[in-house]
Amino acid sequence: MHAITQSGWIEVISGSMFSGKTEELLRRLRRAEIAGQEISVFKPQLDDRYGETTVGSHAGRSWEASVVPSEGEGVWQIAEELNGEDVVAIDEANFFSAELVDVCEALAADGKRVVVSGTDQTFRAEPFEPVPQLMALAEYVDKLQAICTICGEPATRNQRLIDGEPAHVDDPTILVGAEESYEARCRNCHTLRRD
Ligand SMILES: Nc1ncnc2c1ncn2[C@@H]1O[C@H](COP(=O)(O)OP(=O)(O)O)[C@@H](O)[C@H]1O
Ligand SMILES: Cc1cn([C@H]2C[C@H](O)[C@@H](COP(=O)(O)O)O2)c(=O)[nH]c1=O
Ligand SMILES: [Zn+2]
Repeated sequence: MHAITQSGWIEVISGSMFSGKTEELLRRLRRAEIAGQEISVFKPQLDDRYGETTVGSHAGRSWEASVVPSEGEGVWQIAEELNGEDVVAIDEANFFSAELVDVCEALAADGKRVVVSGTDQTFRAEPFEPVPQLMALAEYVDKLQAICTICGEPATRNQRLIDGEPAHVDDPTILVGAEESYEARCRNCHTLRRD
């Protein structure tokens, strides 16, 4: 996928929830493993859906990961924990603070292949930093679509549902969850409460 060069690079896998970001990340890691490359996988402390130390997809596949702080200087733990690995994978990038951008840039400058996965929009359909910033800086970006749960068209948005009703625009940005709180929706079917 990448010409052999001295430098590393950043790959971002983004899109709505349920679009297959984690499955795609795990597919790339399996291929890197077959190629005999050393891999380190990281996830933020905030995301506790699949147990402490695994990156898991909605379809049930998983990979062992190190759990690192999601904010401030603690994010540099990703770089500090490395021991000569070729490939660094980071899942749920949307839960990290802006420091993740500097960490990914430093790793790529140090010759690493950095594979980052995270949703690019909040439930308000606004940019979910730092993912959009990483998409701008990356060498490779894949934006995946799920299937809209209402109309069956490609879904680019994250519908948050609280007790089955659309979330309010003023609700907090962070709410860890899956099917119980979120649906994949297209632009036309995505809604927000504003009353
Ligand atoms: N609305 C949907 N559209 C597409 N896939 C869905 C949907 N709801 C559940 N899935 C399941 O989710 C899987 C993708 O899971 P995952 O890789 O964890 O997605 P992401 O990391 O993007 O949230 C699909 O292969 C499918 O089995
Ligand atoms: C839209 C949105 C999502 N989240 C949370 C919900 C999940 O825990 C993750 C996304 O997981 P996935 O692997 O992409 O399925 O992010 C949030 O906290 N706030 C939001 O607005
Ligand atoms: Zn739709």
